[in-house]
Amino acid sequence: MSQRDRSKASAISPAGKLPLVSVRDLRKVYRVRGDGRSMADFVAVDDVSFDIGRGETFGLIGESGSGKTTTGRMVLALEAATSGSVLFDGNDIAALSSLDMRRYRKNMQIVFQDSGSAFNPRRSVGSQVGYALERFALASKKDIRSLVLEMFDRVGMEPSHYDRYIHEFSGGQRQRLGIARALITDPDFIVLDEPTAALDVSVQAQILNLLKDLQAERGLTLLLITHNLALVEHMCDRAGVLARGKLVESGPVDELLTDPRTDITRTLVDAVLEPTLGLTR
Ligand SMILES: Nc1ncnc2c1ncn2[C@@H]1O[C@H](COP(=O)(O)OP(=O)(O)OP(=O)(O)O)[C@@H](O)[C@H]1O
Repeated sequence: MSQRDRSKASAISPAGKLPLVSVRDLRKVYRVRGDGRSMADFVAVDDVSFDIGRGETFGLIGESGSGKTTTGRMVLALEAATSGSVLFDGNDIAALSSLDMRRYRKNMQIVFQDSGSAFNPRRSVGSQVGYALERFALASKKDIRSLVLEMFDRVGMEPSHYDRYIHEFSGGQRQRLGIARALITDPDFIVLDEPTAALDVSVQAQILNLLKDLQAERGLTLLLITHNLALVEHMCDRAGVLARGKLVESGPVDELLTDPRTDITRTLVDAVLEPTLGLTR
């Protein structure tokens, strides 16, 4: 089996078990300005395939510009693929009716590197965490506050924080608020795009441990996008390595760490050999 075939085979679940998320030959081509004034095609994501089983955490790792975020955005239907498909629970998301797309949007969420920037600075954080309950008609107006406060409690925020504004919080608290907002619709699937990259090391560990606990409680399926293999080691069951848009290697995290098959993965492994986050597995 060639390196590419082996990578492809280990990224895909064993036959007979329906993954929650199935990415097949996903490709994104941008028209960019090339040499001189002419336009040229730039392949940002190049025929990427992987599966994420229910309750599993799949890591997508690679250097800056390797196509991680673009892949995540296509999985969330925030960006259209040039070709290939994303199946959620067996359904091609490109073929969903607008009603089913609404259900899909309720069922999948994203937590960004800087959750604070996704909050409106002029509205209370509590009302914004609860907004999706209103948008998807999941709770009556009178119940929203108490549901948000329950979620605040779960992510380690105080009731008195409800009426405050985003600039009043630290980086770690902003990530807790971002997580609260992502979880309020009780989704099955969350994309974590560098969720701790902007935090101090000790706060990183708290946020990652919170995410792990929430995953265990709720059976969440996670796609973790990061350039940091230490995070993948702590969080993920399997992972894929992206380089210049291609999935060059994938498999169980233990195997990637102990028996990397490409120089790209080896470089990522070497970068985390020194002790990092002080995390427990
Ligand atoms: N809208 C766009 N138009 C043209 N090129 C784009 C666009 N969006 C992304 N790219 C390019 O596609 C490539 C992949 O970008 P992407 O953001 O997916 O990488 P990444 O691995 O997430 O990087 P980082 O870790 O720095 O966020 C990059 O070369 C980027 O410049």
